[in-house]
Amino acid sequence: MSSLSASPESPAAAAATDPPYAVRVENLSITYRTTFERKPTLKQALVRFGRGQRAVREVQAIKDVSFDVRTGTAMGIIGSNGAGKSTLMRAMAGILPPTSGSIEVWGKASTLLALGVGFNKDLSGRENIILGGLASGLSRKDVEERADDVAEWTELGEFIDMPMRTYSSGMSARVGFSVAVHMKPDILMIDEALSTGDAKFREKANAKMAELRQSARAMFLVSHGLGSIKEMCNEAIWLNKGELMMRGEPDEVVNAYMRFVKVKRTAVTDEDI
Ligand SMILES: Nc1ncnc2c1ncn2[C@@H]1O[C@H](COP(=O)(O)OP(=O)(O)OP(=O)(O)O)[C@@H](O)[C@H]1O
Repeated sequence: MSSLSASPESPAAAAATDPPYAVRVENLSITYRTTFERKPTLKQALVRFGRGQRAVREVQAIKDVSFDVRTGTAMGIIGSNGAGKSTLMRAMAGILPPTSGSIEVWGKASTLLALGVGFNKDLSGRENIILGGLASGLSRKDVEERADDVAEWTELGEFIDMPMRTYSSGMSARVGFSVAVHMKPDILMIDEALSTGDAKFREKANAKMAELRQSARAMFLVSHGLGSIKEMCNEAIWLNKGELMMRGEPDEVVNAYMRFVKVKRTAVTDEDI
């Protein structure tokens, strides 16, 4: 188990009692702090000889969210743009530290999300596969053994040895997805993988995910494709502006979210959806 904050339970205790959990998130809040140069008015610029003013913008992306995920769960995460879905995934993958609260993860999470977080675009797909494997904690020997299979699975042909900056976003997603699913993670995290690749690749990705659901301890799927959430997941959570609105059966949660979006669309503006 890896814990991203002070945790009451030690890994040894967790192993001894073999808890049925894959992930436990408690009172999690994440705030981004971005400093930027405020654009001065002409008068201010003249007074300060053109120097801008540093300003700080805080975005509370996750607000006091708690949930636990039992072993064997395929959890869909839904919500509007900016709801906090990717932030939550990054935090569970250990890429982002909690601002407050805690996350406990039993096992190894796949830290490469489908849209290629962590890729070096100047390196080829194959080189990124090797780096991705090492970053996931595999030994050099394991990575070398698996790299060719992972590369072949992408079906990118000779593109696999070209720099990734020459790839389309769908091609990058294939590499990210292939790495994520081949590194045998205990916790599989897929962010929007299904809406990227083309129809044929999507079918292959779906089959792979169904296979991995059997072996992984848990799976998380972030998608705007509500059909995929219903099809692939046995539970879902809905985030809205960083808050956990609902958790339950995918059908129920998707329907509640769709009702909410519809009401909002007529009552307020499209920006809130
Ligand atoms: N690196 C960052 N720095 C500052 N703010 C950020 C950063 N990443 C995300 N945010 C902000 O945090 C909030 C949540 O963003 P997040 O990407 O988690 O949402 P999302 O639900 O995944 O959205 P989408 O469906 O559009 O991918 C948004 O308000 C966003 O502007």
